[in-house]
Amino acid sequence: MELREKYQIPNHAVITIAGTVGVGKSTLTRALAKALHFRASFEKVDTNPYLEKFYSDFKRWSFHLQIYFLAERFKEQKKMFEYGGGFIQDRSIYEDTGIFAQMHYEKGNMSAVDFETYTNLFDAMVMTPYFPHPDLMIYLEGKLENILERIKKRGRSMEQDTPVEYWIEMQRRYEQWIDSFHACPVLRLNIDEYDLFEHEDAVEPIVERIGYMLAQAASVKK
Ligand SMILES: Nc1ncnc2c1ncn2[C@@H]1O[C@H](COP(=O)(O)OP(=O)(O)O)[C@@H](O)[C@H]1O
Ligand SMILES: Nc1ncnc2c1ncn2[C@H]1C[C@H](O)[C@@H](COP(=O)(O)O)O1
Repeated sequence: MELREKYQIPNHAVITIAGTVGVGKSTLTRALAKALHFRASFEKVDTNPYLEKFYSDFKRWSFHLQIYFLAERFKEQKKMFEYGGGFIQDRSIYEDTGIFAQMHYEKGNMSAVDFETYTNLFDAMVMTPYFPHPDLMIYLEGKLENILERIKKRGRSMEQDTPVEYWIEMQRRYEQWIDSFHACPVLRLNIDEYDLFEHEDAVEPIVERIGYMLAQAASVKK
């Protein structure tokens, strides 16, 4: 029997995957999309015209990059709901503002005026009753040393050249942010508890937990 049927995952579900850089979002997105026969919505890193520039000069490019990411993610969001769901999304729109924009503003890389402009735009686009939230967020967490190892292994040069303090601070912010995130139900997964590389069937217990959480969320809504 197909995993989607076995664990009664609605075929219109939209599941977003959150977590710090390198934690394993894209890998899990691929595995879940394959297991559930869902479409995948990925962050496009290679074609992003600001990302490398941003890593070499945060102050100069923070605002541009945030506006770019906001537009890209909003388009993806729209696409997912136009298709009628059935998507796994690699990183949520909420992390752009709750983690990245906030962090770069507080570190002085974005001016107060630019941050306000960005926040106003985000609120006008996202925090409206018309904006459909995902059915579930999977939040990936793990030990810093494992995450740093993964960033290193992936080898994007702009990330290798970034001081380790940046990743430490980001992880700390993620831990605080997720505790107060309530826009949709959250399934927390520790990356030490599954290994999709060594065991392809490691995806099944994750699908089972997704099914359980979606059913719970549906019964609360009734
Ligand atoms: N379970 C795992 N075990 C070992 N390495 C992993 C695992 N999951 C992901 N990786 C590796 O870690 C790196 C970052 O993973 P990725 O999925 O790209 O993270 P993210 O999308 O969160 O930035 C990649 O090189 C990937 O192959
Ligand atoms: N909103 C963002 N601001 C700054 N940097 C961002 C934002 N969203 C993603 N990024 C960066 C972080 C990574 O270098 C790449 C891709 O993220 P990943 O977690 O590896 O999928 O983009």
